[in-house]
This record gives sequence, C-alpha cells and structure tokens, in this order.
Amino acid sequence: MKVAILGTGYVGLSTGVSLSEIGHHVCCIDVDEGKISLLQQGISPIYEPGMEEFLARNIAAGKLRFTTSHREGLAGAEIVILAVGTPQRDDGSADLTYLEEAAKDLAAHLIQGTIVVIKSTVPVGTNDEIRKIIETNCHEDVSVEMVANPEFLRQGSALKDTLEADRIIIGSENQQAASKVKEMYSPLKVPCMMTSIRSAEMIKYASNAFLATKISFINAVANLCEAVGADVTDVAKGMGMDKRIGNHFLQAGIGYGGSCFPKDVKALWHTTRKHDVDFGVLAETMRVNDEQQVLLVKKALKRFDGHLSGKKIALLGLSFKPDTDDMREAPSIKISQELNKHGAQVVAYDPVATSNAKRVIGEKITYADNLLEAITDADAVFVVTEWQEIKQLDIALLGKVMKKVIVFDGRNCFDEEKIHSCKNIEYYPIGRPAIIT
Ligand SMILES: NC(=O)C1=CN([C@@H]2O[C@H](COP(=O)(O)OP(=O)(O)OC[C@H]3O[C@@H](n4cnc5c(N)ncnc54)[C@H](O)[C@@H]3O)[C@@H](O)[C@H]2O)C=CC1
Ligand SMILES: O=C(O)[C@H]1O[C@H](OP(=O)(O)OP(=O)(O)OC[C@H]2O[C@@H](n3ccc(=O)[nH]c3=O)[C@H](O)[C@@H]2O)[C@H](O)[C@@H](O)[C@@H]1O
Repeated sequence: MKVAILGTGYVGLSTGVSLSEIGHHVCCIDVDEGKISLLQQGISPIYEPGMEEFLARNIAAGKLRFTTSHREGLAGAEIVILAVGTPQRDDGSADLTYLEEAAKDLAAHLIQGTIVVIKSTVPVGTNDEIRKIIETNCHEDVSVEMVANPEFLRQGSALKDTLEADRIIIGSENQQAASKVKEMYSPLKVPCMMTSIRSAEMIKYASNAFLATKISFINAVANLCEAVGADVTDVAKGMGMDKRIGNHFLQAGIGYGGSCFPKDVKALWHTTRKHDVDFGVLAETMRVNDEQQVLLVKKALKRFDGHLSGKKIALLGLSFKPDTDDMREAPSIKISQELNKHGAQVVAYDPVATSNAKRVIGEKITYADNLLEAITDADAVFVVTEWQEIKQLDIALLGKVMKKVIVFDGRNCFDEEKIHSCKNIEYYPIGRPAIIT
C-alpha cells in the first residue's frame, strides 16, 4: 500500500518506519527542513533505540522516503496519516493548530478515495472538525473518509511498541475505510478493535488518564507506606499479583512526566469541565503528581534542617524517563527550580539528554560530562531518572568521592542489600524505610 504520513516526530516516524518494515511504501512529510534533511541521510532526529537500523534498512530497500513537499509526498497515497503535535494550551485544552494546518496542507492535494487517518491524540469530536476543514479546502469532487486511529507507543520503546502493540483501535463510520486501515496493519498480527470515531478518540484519553491515575495512586500509597513503616515495593508486588490489578505502572517514584500524560490528563479534565461532568479523580491525579515531583527536595530539606544553601547536589538523570532524550515535563525541571530557589549548587548528569536539558533548564545549573564528575564532592545525590548506567552505579564508589554518602533515590533503583553492606551511608528511597548504616 502507498501511505503518506504528516509529521515525523516520535509517532509519525515510528509509524512510518514500522509500516515500511512490514512492506508498505511510505513517504513521511514534515514542515521542519532540518528534520527531513537528517532523515534523508538516515539520521534520526530523536533518540530512540533501533531507529537508525530500521531507517537504513527501509530507505535502502526503497520503501521509505522523506520530503518537505506535501505535493510530492501525497502523490498516489491511498492512506494519509496525520501525526502532528497536539500540545497543551494555557487553559489545559489541546491546541489543534498544527492539525488544522496539516489538514489544509493535505486538502489541497487530496484525491478521491484517499482515507485520512488521525493518529495524533485529539479530543472527542476533532475528527469531525478536521473533516470539515478538509472538505472546505479540497476540490469539490472529492469526498473524505476519516479514521480515528490513536497511538499507544511509549518513548524509549517506540518501535517495539508499534510492531508488538497490545491492540490497534480503528474508529470509523465507514466500513470500507476501516477495513482498509485494518488491512494496512494486518502483517503485524495485532488484535484490532473496530469502533466509532468518538469512542476511539475517547479510548486514547481514558487509557492515558487511567495509567497516570495508577501512578498517582501508587505514589500516594508510597507516602502512606513511609508514614506507617511499610515497603511500597512489596506492597505493589503483592497488589500486582492480583490479575485484576496487574503489576504494570505500579512503580512508585517522583511522579509522571513526558509529552503526554501531563497534557492528556489536563486536556481530559478540560473536556469534563466543558461538558459539566464531575471527574474529581483526575484533579486528584494531577495534584498528587505535582506534589510528588518535588518530594526529593522536601526530603533533602528535612535531612539538612531546612538549609540547602551552598550544598552541592548531584542530579542523576534529566530526561523524563530512561532511553529517551525528551525533556518535556521532566520532573528534573521542577526539581532544579526548587533546588535553585533554596540556593543549592546543582550539578546534573544525563547520558543523552544534556543538550536538550540545557535548552529547557538553562545555565542555572551545571552539567557534568560524566557520572563521576557529578558525584565528586557532592553533599547529596538525587536519583531522578533510572538510566541503566545510573542503576549500575557502584555504591562503594560514592564513599570514595563524596564527603558523606547521602542518597535520595527517586526511582528506588539501588539494591538495598548492597547498601546495607556499605558503611556510613544514608539512603532515602520512596515509600520504603530509609537505610542508615
Ligand atoms: N510522543 C509519544 O510518545 C506519543 C505521542 N502521541 C500523540 O501523537 C501526536 C504527535 O506526537 P509526537 O510525535 O510526540 O510530536 P512531535 O512534536 O515529536 O512531532 C510532530 C511533528 O509534526 C510536524 N508538523 C507540524 N505541522 C506539520 C504540517 N502541517 N505538516 C507536516 N508536519 C508537520 C512537526 O514539525 C514535528 O516534527 C500528539 O498528538 C501526541 O499527543 C501519542 C502516543 C505517543
Ligand atoms: O500518549 C503517549 O504519549 C504515551 O504516553 C505514555 O508513554 P510515555 O510517556 O512515553 O512513557 P511511560 O513509560 O508511560 O512513562 C510516563 C511517565 O510515567 C512515569 N512512570 C511510569 C510507570 C510507573 O510505574 N511509574 C512512573 O512513575 C515515568 O517515569 C514517566 O515519567 C504511555 O505509556 C503510552 O501508552 C502513550 O502512548
């Protein structure tokens, strides 16, 4: 099948690469000339494991192309997938400007029979609005068939998640269009659920909001565990053994970040307000998350009797999760701001996100070139992102380079047995008893 994709971000690029991998001829279109120029050379503009091997293989096989020209990219496409960003507006609602622009770009080149698929995360009713924009801007003989096909991949495992998805949601009011999109995905052997456009749009927000709520719930349990002397790791394990609860997304920590959970929960909240529907759970999910993101600072203030001024704090990990260089809504941003406010001297290390972090956090903190540089002479270590390199940090090494080993572990990623075996350590995890040796 000939497929065109508008938007080569995490979703558009992963989708394009995966569809070419399963045999389709894909052209990815983006308005960002810099991105397209890199992609034409087989270089991925985002850090995503496996991406460049997939790019090289499919470009060489002639199945994957990149262009900034909508005319060239859309020529002959049977299916057009919209995967542009839908960021957050100041009032929490989804900003559909990019999508509306992309719809206009596409309308000018649309031919009869092309199916338009919206993969971007969009509020209920958006497919209908985009259909109107396309119909207003396309040739009068052309009719449009819309398919809502939300995406569920995670950054850091985007290709695996696309190729081995749990489900594919296909929302359409047109049986033929839905079947064609199902056929496009058929080599993946992933279960497809056919539904209405509005239900498909809702499935995406409800899924992200549920996962975010699961995280806030376990974080609230973690805080209670600390108060009553229980261990949240065991509590989560015991809860997760019940198949109805499941053991995923029960990792207590410093709250969720990233380009989607924060914005999608807010957008869904905005929808509930608009329709005057009471959904207080969402407000509580957001409140718990806001508090959780600054928990390490609160713990440090308690440990240092309210004074962090002049203390060197090593921030380990900056991206919102491991295996990505994405800094959008990363807890490290708020943590750095809070530490700055208290006069601490912050030295941060991240294996891949440093250049993005410099743009977002700026020069108020120092960036170390390696882990050792960050921890040397630190008064305390904050574990913010559980990168493999950080998880493997030799605890004994801390004793050699720090004045006194004080660790606030926001991701519970160190082995407690090892910590017990070292002398003169203060270790403060999340939702588990502190260890002081
Ligand atoms: N990042 C993620 O892990 C996931 C994101 N989503 C959703 O997918 C959508 C896209 O997200 P990302 O890929 O993260 O966005 P992104 O911001 O990384 O990429 C969007 C791309 O669209 C391009 N673009 C903007 N206007 C255009 C136009 N008129 N024509 C062609 N290209 C245009 C931009 O230049 C940019 O490269 C959002 O709605 C997001 O909520 C859904 C699931 C996972
Ligand atoms: O709509 C989206 O963009 C995507 O959002 C999330 O994917 P992503 O943001 O890439 O990453 P996750 O692995 O879900 O992590 C999100 C945040 O939650 C945190 N998290 C996750 C799991 C957990 O148990 N505890 C926890 O604190 C992570 O540290 C991270 O900050 C969803 O998992 C995807 O299904 C969805 O497609």
